[in-house]
Amino acid sequence: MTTQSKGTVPADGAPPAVELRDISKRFGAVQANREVSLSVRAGTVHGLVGENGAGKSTLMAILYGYYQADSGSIAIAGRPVQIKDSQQAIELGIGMVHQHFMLVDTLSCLDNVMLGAEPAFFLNAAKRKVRSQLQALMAETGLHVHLDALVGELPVGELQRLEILKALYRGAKILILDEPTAVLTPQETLQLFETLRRLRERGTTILLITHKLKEVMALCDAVTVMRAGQVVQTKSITETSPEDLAQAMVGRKVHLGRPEQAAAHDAAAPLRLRVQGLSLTAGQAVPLLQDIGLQLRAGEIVGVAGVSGNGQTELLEVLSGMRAPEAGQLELGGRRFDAASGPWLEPRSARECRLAHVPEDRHACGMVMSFPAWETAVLGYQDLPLYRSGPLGAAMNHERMKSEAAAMAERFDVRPRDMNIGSSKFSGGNQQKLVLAREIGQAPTVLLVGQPTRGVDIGAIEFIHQQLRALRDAGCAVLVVSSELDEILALSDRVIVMNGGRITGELDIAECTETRLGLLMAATAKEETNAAALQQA
Ligand SMILES: Nc1ncnc2c1ncn2[C@@H]1O[C@H](COP(=O)(O)OP(=O)(O)OP(=O)(O)O)[C@@H](O)[C@H]1O
Repeated sequence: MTTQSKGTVPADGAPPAVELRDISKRFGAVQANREVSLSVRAGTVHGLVGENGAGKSTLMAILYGYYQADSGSIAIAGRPVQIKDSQQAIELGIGMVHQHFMLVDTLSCLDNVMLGAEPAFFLNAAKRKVRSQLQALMAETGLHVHLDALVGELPVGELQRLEILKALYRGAKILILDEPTAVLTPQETLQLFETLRRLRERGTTILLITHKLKEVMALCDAVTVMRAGQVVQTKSITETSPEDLAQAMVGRKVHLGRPEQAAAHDAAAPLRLRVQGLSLTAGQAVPLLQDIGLQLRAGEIVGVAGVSGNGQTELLEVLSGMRAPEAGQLELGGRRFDAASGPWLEPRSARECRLAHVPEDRHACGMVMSFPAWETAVLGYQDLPLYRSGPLGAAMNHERMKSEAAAMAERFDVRPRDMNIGSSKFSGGNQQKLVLAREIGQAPTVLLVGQPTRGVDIGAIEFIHQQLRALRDAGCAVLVVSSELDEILALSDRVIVMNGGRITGELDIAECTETRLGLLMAATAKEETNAAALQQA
């Protein structure tokens, strides 16, 4: 297969499963897609990569009938079609699994599949029929879900399997997945890949939007790179490499590893944050946090490694004042908080202590989607003198807020720059840059960051890592929680590992290898065995 300048892969006789030709789409001043052509062979996995805001989601939303293209044409299996809405897309055998699931929490998995697809979904006979069809589909594809469980009680990996199952049940032969691994643990990711390979074997065509180039190399047959709304290249996977893709996406070489010049570690640097005996049970049978002790010093980045769901989220919540523990003491910014004897830290007092927090879930906790971007850019900091005006600072200074937001957008390359646009209209990566810009902006002495680069493109990952290092070099203590081991290794000066709500190990970066971290991440009852293995690793 040869390199294509446009988005076409040579035909092998059969018509392509999907053929998009010269698709253009504009939102106001933003040209989201510009004469995009893309051809996807049936029964293959086709990757779609590109910087945040490159136009990938828009293109797939057009294929799924969610948006109408301003111009251009679509053919499915060689037949020209008009896709006016997602119902029509489903009828054409197109299914889409969004980044944010479209499920009803209070219904069972079975009811969620039937909702909207089966007119008689409330009848027992219909339920029996659908259940047996789903069971057959699960056996065939390996997509196991608990059909009677309530959606609200299931982990994200299972919800994603349910979404795929739902699409297949409705007859999807073409499956669009928008950043499916962004919310998955490494184990769930492996499981998903197994499933996708099985689906490809049974002839399903898969379109995969992702920022993770390793995943593209592991799974895809071909990959298209988009930049600024246009297709830059489409190549067979055997003709490309992560470096080639990175360069095509960003238009320059990208360095993602650890800088060769590591920061000098100063064990005597001032202490910025100390916690001891931190425990959180919150009525659960198994404690969420158990006797956590941790210190953060000025000028260091401490990485928290671990399989998601082992207390990292709760640790950030407790340290940022979003949640009070049942036991523990915290020293921060010259103040002391004791869970047993007084009120715990609150987000407002955390900011007074110059602790900033970039939450893991930016949609739920980092921004208000219905607010314009300039409001998101000051959220939580609106009471700073900087943002007040009038006698005793009684009024909010909107002009100042807008000009600061514009400066943040410029500094963090948030695209588009127009901060009057609604926060929800920005692509995921640009939303993340905006939240980071806000939190870093007030020169914190402690920064807590959850999943700093989730959903962020590689150019922006490089930029965000540089920003976090610069903050560290300016004397800030940074705590980074990330489910990406590569990220932990690239950023941290010291790594702590969490498992089952406890800290199971701590390593200086010089002692860190993936094997050692992996052993500590698995360390529970077998700690002694693991400790012995660790000596040899
Ligand atoms: N409904 C909308 N209204 C206005 N602008 C929009 C809308 N949807 C997308 N955009 C803009 O169109 C451009 C392309 O966005 P799109 O979400 O397609 O990018 P993407 O490549 O999927 O990005 P990411 O990787 O961050 O998800 C961006 O500049 C975005 O802000």
